[in-house]
Amino acid sequence: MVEVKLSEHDLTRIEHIGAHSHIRGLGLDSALEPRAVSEGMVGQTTARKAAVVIVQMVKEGKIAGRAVLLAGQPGTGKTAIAMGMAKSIGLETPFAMLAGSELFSLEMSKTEALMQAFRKAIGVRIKEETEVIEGEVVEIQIDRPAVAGAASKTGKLTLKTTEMETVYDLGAKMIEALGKDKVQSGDVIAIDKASGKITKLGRSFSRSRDYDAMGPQTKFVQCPDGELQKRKEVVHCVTLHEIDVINSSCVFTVDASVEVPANSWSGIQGDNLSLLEA
Ligand SMILES: Nc1ncnc2c1ncn2[C@@H]1O[C@H](COP(=O)(O)OP(=O)(O)OP(=O)(O)O)[C@@H](O)[C@H]1O
Repeated sequence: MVEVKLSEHDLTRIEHIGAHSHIRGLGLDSALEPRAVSEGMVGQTTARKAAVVIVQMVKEGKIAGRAVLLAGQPGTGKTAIAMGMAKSIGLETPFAMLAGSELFSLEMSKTEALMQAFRKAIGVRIKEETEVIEGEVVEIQIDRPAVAGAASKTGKLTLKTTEMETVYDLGAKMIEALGKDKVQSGDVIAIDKASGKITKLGRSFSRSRDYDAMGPQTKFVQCPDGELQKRKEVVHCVTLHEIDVINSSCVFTVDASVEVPANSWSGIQGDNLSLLEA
């Protein structure tokens, strides 16, 4: 039997899929006029036209701290339009849904539930400078354990840029992460040195003729140049609620040996922090 554990983060995602998964925006043309059918939206042109006025005000920072009330009969598309607005502001815009009935059935005070919903709907961008290893995968070699069933696997990962090529030793966790992300030779990847997180940047242009057919999502990128290791600015988008969850499930200790750039995550926390699992 396979046991699947879902974190709170996964559950939020599942909430987003479902009744409104077809909504990808407000379905407007370049002159901000609503198209009859676009981005999952059908009809409701007057309401969508009104919604885009709010979206423009949000983008110009003219409606900060205010709220908009959409009124209408049940099932007429208020939530759909709100989601369309969130998507057209930016794909990373957090969107939180809360039904009135849910509020009464929750095992927490209504004030807390409302506060949580608001904090789920407020996102912050955290800029962080991290050390990454970025290159095109030349080869992934995984050693078979000598004894059948032995748990720990080892292997080697060869990465290259246009100027250099290096072989890295792989531990069991990295092998698992590479397998999970289906990383294969020809992929251009970035590995965060601190967390070991792998990001697939795309497939190298030099390997564009490997297959006759590609999926529509296949993105081609140039093989990186220069050093394999570089400092990069990465931007994480998290909601205030996610920060609350991290703060409540972890113990932070001050560690003088950890050097963290001023504009990093710890900038928000105010100190140089290292994270210990509770
Ligand atoms: N203009 C539209 N185009 C495409 N789908 C829509 C549109 N309007 C509503 N829908 C879909 O119809 C369903 C019902 O709409 P929605 O839940 O947004 O209504 P609502 O007004 O928020 O309802 P309630 O008042 O009960 O919360 C959803 O699946 C929504 O995605």
